[in-house]
Amino acid sequence: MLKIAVPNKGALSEAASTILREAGYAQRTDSKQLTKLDPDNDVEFFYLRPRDIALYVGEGTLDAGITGRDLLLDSEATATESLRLGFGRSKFRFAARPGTATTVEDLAGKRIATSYDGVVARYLADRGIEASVVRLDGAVETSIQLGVADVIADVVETGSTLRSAGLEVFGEVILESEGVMITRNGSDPAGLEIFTRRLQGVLVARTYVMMDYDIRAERVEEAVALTPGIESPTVSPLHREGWVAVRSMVPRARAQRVMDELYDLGARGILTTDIHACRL
Ligand SMILES: Nc1ncnc2c1ncn2[C@@H]1O[C@H](COP(=O)(O)OP(=O)(O)OP(=O)(O)O)[C@@H](O)[C@H]1O
Ligand SMILES: O=P(O)(O)OC[C@H]1O[C@H](OP(=O)(O)OP(=O)(O)O)[C@H](O)[C@@H]1O
Ligand SMILES: [Mg+2]
Repeated sequence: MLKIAVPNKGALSEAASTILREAGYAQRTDSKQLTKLDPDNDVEFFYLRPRDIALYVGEGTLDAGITGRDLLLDSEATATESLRLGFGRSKFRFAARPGTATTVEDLAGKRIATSYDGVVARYLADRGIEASVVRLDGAVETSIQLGVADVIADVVETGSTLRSAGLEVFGEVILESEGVMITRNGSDPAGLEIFTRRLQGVLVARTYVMMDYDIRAERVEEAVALTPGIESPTVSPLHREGWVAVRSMVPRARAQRVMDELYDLGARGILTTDIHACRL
């Protein structure tokens, strides 16, 4: 039985359960549930604090998990990022009141509040900057107003939390984070490959649409150049003389533009449909 860790709350929790559900796994129906058994797929899910997930996976207690890249790096657990999941994107950055600091060198001698003390300490050590790190559990933005810190290092998505605290980012982006699947270094438990392939299938299905169209045979090469697909487009004869039907996967973000260009080439009956799952 494969044992998988899933965030029980916070920014990654819902998106993690959604991708697992789309991959065909049973997920809890009540946010108070601590575990969920999926006997059909031989998997058990454990709903844990996102911060603790890398530890369980690194220790080998659980086979894999979904967490944030920033939390994985902060934990220094012996777990590896094995798949980027594309949700929960954020940047980890320094911020302060305007006028406090403009570059990372200005961090010298400052008090830096953060929930990610591992990431911050390593960042400072790599650059030989001496500063004190104040470890807080959350709501880090308020620490400056309360006089506990001069600078914060925290997760920024839209920036609205920083703005409402009157803070501005400075320096380079410390790290870019997103939800990731993690596994234990060097371990390959039975069933993990299928689990990974299912998640990859959902990611591809989310990124692509299926496009079908009819086009005159003499223009098919130009059309196929617009829709090369992943392997190769399928070209089938049509009953109508001199025409063919083409079927190909197209990146969702480009679909409307590709449809316009195909139409200009003379393609007709251009249809796009969602892909729900795939194995490439
Ligand atoms: N606003 C956000 N947008 C995107 N990702 C976020 C955001 N806030 C947090 N994250 C990401 O979510 C992960 C865990 O943070 P989250 O806030 O969910 O956990 P937590 O702080 O332990 O829980 P909670 O905030 O519920 O107490 C991290 O990987 C972080 O980068
Ligand atoms: O840039 P924004 O879109 O404003 O999002 C970033 C905020 O979201 C998270 O806070 P969360 O709600 O998880 O509270 P926490 O700090 O107590 O964890 C994070 O810690 C930031 O405070
Ligand atoms: Mg949080």
